[in-house]
Amino acid sequence: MTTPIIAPSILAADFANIQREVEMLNNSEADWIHVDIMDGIFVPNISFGIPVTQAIHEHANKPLDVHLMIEKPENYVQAFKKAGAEIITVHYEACPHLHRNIQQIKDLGCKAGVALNPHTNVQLLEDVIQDIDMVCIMSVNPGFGGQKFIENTYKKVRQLKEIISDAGATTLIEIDGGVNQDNAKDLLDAGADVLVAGSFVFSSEDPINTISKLKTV
Ligand SMILES: O=C(CO)[C@H](O)[C@H](O)COP(=O)(O)O
Ligand SMILES: [Co+2]
Repeated sequence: MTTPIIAPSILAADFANIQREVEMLNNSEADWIHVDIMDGIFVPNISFGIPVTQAIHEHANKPLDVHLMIEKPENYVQAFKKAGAEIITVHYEACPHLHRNIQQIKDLGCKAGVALNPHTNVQLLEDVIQDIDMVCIMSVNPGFGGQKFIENTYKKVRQLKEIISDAGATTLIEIDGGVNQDNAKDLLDAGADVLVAGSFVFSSEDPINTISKLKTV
């Protein structure tokens, strides 16, 4: 087990003080900042979009890991790259032409991720696993922060780890939703590389310390 990449989700931050929240993450052991984009169509909630991502980027000294929970992501990836995204993740369920979407993201010079809803089998990524930098396994149904972790995630992580190693690929496994101190170690033992944590970090009394604890769990 190697040291995990920790990506706090800004969705759970205080939006009225976004600069202060980003500066807090700059001063923490967070590796990336996870930016959740929701369109109200692919998921039943709207978060924020390109100008807010740009504002986060202007204050951040860490890579932005942009999670697009939107339909037709191909229409927006260029704008998110321009707004500062380094990693762009699209949903398998939103992409009938997934291979093309992945190439588009990579051609822009970004790392490409694919997210899977809780009901989507990891085997569906076998034919693109060599092409992607990261798989984001959703451990809640996308659309809201603060939901309960789905236990079936561990099985998916183990299955995906095997697919990645059989392919000789270096794809990272990210876990997104309901991550906390109680499930982090088991997720890393199962093969996860990146932990996204929103409410667990931002609703804690000392977010910097909470991030450090996740980093060394
Ligand atoms: O993509 C997401 C929701 O769709 C968020 O990244 C995720 O929910 C993280 O928040 P929390 O740690 O509060 O569950
Ligand atoms: Co997310």
